[in-house]
Amino acid sequence: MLLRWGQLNSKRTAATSNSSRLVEQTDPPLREAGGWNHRAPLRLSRTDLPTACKVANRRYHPPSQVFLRAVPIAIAKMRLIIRENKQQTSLWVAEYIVHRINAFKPSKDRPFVLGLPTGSSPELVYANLVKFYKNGRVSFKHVVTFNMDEYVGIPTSHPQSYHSFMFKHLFQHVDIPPSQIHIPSLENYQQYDDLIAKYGGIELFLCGVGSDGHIAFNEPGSSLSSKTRIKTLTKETIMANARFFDGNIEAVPKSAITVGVKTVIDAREVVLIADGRGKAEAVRQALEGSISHMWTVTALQMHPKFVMAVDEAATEELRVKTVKYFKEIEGDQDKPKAKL
Ligand SMILES: N[C@@H]1[C@@H](O)[C@H](O)[C@@H](COP(=O)(O)O)O[C@@H]1O
Repeated sequence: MLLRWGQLNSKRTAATSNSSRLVEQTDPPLREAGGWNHRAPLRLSRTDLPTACKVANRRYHPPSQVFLRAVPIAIAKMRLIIRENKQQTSLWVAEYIVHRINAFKPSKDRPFVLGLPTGSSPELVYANLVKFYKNGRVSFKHVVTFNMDEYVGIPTSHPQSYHSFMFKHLFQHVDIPPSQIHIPSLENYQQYDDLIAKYGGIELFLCGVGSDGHIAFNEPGSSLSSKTRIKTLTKETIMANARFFDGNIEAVPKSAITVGVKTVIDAREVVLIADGRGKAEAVRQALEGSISHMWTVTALQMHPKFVMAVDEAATEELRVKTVKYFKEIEGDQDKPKAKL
């Protein structure tokens, strides 16, 4: 059921009156409200529901409890941030994450839930986050993380496991309590999406992208409504990742556990970082291509809050018109804070 939130004549309208909201009924299943804030799924009481149904011209079926999910559509937008090189792009993304965490004012009861990738794309972002933590600009004490993927077939202690990567580049240098770190594994992957939901969903999902347009390990052909599961890797991905295994294709695991495309889209914000000529076609597909499961990154076009941060080289396949348009939009916001 889709409703304009503003159409609902309810006290809650005042609480969310800053923007009109698209309200989607998600009943069944009935879900726990614990930890949700006003930007997350919203619970309507039984007394609200008949009005909601009337406005939506839908028949009212009294349930025991109904939850409505509110998405702020008035602020829906896609951003393309272009910086000269990888260093500057990574700095922008790290600044943005720090800004988002601090603006959220996370606490023990209301942590900031952050989705994280591995790969060469986010390495410098993590280096900057560590620097900002050491300078006292950000704390990860009330941040809960969910990594997007992990290889199957190598132990977590393997130097190329995503587990090792995350500790080496971020976790061991910051104040995040180990209990707040989540990395998919054979043991937890079937409950992974439920666990994310228990924390109220992911506030910001940072992503990289493969040169064939895959996000996490959602290889071409993956369902755009997929959730966390085991995937067989494509030859291209195995070859691309052989560089982390001394160029030995045989040493690269052939499958991985990955969050689904839907797991990523369900985050309240997605920030994608890409650099270099090798990502230019994926960036083009993400921005100018049609939504297709053959380029899973294109699913992000449907996201109400999607930011792509790329370097100049990664824009090489985009139309001049597209680059100009986004540069103009971002150029309007000259103040450093507004740029965030
Ligand atoms: N599963 C990872 C992705 O999460 C990552 O985005 C992609 C690109 O990696 P890189 O940033 O090293 O180019 O590679 C792997 O397949």
